[in-house]
Amino acid sequence: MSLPEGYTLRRCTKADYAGVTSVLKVLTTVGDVSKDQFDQLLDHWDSVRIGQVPMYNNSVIVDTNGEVVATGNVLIEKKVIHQCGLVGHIEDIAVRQDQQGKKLGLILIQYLYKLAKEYGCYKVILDCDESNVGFYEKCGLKRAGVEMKIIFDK
Ligand SMILES: CC(=O)SCCNC(=O)CCNC(=O)[C@H](O)C(C)(C)COP(=O)(O)OP(=O)(O)OC[C@H]1O[C@@H](n2cnc3c(N)ncnc32)[C@H](O)[C@@H]1OP(=O)(O)O
Repeated sequence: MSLPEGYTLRRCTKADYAGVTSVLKVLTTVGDVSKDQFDQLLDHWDSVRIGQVPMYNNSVIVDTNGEVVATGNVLIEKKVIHQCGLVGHIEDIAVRQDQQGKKLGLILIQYLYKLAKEYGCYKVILDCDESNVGFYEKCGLKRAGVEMKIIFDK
């Protein structure tokens, strides 16, 4: 599976502010994130490492006009179990509405798997809505466990 001609897949940069904050709106509420806040977040993502491994790996697919059309992250966690093993958490996957159905989501997920493998993760996990189970099964994932949550009042 390859990207459409002229599209690229790379690590997110500060220049992706408008695109990333816009594309994520297909997923959930983004809020009024300023350019300064985004830049500080990128500095944080770029600085946190487990040895040589970047903990945050927010990635983007960019179209022929340089516009962000998809975004997603694999967050690397170092655990005690599995001999202090690394686990990848896939988070915040979003494909721009008019670009859905072109396999961009699948290509992005496969790229995040590749990163996680290269960084030495023994597995990758994620939480999703029931409506997305079919998509993640197409990406090779299998149902495991139950997602639970508690939301705290501000
Ligand atoms: C961990 C998380 O972040 S969960 C949140 C996921 N994100 C969202 O829900 C945001 C809104 N949705 C989206 O951004 C997109 O629709 C995504 C990410 C779910 C899918 O991305 P797309 O680029 O549209 O999917 P893509 O074209 O790669 O589809 C790959 C395969 O999955 C199938 N598929 C896509 N979405 C779904 C779905 N919701 N249910 C079942 N199958 C699906 C496609 O038909 C395709 O199957 P095929 O290979 O047999 O043709």
